[in-house]
Amino acid sequence: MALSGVRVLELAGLAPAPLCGMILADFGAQVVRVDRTPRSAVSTDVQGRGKRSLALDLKRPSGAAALRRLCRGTDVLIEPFRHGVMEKLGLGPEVLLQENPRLIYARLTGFGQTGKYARSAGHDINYLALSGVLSKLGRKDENPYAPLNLLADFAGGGVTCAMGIVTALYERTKSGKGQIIDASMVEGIAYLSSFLWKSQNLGLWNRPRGENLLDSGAPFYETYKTSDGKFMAVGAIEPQFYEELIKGLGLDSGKLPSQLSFSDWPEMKKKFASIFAQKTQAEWCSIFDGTDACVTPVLSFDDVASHQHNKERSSFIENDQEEISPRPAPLLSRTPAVPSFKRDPFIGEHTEEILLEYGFTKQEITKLYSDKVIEFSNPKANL
Ligand SMILES: C[C@H](CCC[C@@H](C)[C@H]1CC[C@H]2[C@@H]3[C@H](O)C[C@@H]4C[C@H](O)CC[C@]4(C)[C@H]3C[C@H](O)[C@]12C)C(=O)SCCNC(=O)CCNC(=O)[C@H](O)C(C)(C)COP(=O)(O)OP(=O)(O)OC[C@H]1O[C@@H](n2cnc3c(N)ncnc32)[C@H](O)[C@@H]1OP(=O)(O)O
Repeated sequence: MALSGVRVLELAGLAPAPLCGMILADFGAQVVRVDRTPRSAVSTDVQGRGKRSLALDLKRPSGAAALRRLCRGTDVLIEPFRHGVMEKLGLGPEVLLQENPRLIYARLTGFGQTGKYARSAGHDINYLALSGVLSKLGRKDENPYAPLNLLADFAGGGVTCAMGIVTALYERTKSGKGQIIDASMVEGIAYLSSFLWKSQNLGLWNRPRGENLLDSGAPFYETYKTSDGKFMAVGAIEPQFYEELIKGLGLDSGKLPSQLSFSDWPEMKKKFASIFAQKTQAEWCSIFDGTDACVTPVLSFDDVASHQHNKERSSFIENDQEEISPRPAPLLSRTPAVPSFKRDPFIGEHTEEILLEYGFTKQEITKLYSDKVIEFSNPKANL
């Protein structure tokens, strides 16, 4: 796999850092999740695929010293705390990079390492708000609306940080040097929205929220309810595709206002909605599948893996526990990701084997254990 041989330490965090670690593990890196001890409960990390768990108390000097030692033998550290936490533990980048100049120290936070909010708590919706992007999301006359925690946590956070890590790993092949990655989710999501900034001059966003081309203003870029309570997604932007949409709906374009007549959009939406409401989702699929009308079913999580297209590409996978989840993307032709099919690790499940691998002796491990700095988990006890 593309990242085989790359050693990663991921300090356990909430949603974004676990995704970042899972992406690296899916593409072959050896990812160790450093969990807290004493173990409060089961792990809340549902993105532990392909990782192993080491339970280590970083608040104890010998625990922090153990992490320093682990960092001397690793390529990447993913750190998900707000600014100042690692410094307080004596584990800031100056210390760790001095001990291992090849280390890539990835700091994945909401607000970044500097600036007014650097030490403030926050979550996806706050980062999205500060990036400016949240102001663009939502329907007409409604409050801005965050699409789950997909944008800041995962796109602007986990994925962007993974890109930073892979870029730094590549650069290190030339310089031999590591570096610090300051991955702010506010900036990650702002960067992802470059298209919105750059397309302002095209007049795409001149109207209030929810009245523009791609923000649910246009009748041809919308979702519509079907007679069985499901939905169809319509994305017929280009005139030739719009024409196919009109045909599939049984309308005559000669008798309709022009596609880009903004003032007619609300009425056209009502017309399309009443037509879509007359057939089931399956009936609309049989009309639109195989056309260029850009009309697709809105699939539920129950239906998505068995949809013919997704099945043909094996886009979803099932692990040993019969849990279905998306296959890693993108597909690399020679060295594709090979996701683990095993269950996620229990906290502390691999503590001993990891420490041995990183050069700790049995005696050192016993001492850390008796001092309650590390913890082991017996998988059978968790079943
Ligand atoms: C919208 C999302 C958030 C979604 C989260 C949900 C997925 C989950 C939230 C609640 C979960 C549920 C809940 O737990 C109850 C159930 C539990 C059950 O087990 C499972 C089911 C549950 C229903 C469970 C289900 C789900 O998991 C939940 C629903 C986001 O936006 S996530 C993005 C958040 N932002 C960031 O990551 C940006 C950077 N980080 C931060 O800004 C802060 O970390 C944050 C997130 C604000 C949290 O602040 P906090 O004060 O808590 O932490 P920090 O200031 O960063 O400091 C960390 C402290 O911990 C110490 N520490 C760390 N590691 C260790 C260690 N190994 N040993 C010892 N100590 C450690 C560290 O030293 C810091 O200590 P101090 O505070 O003393 O300095």
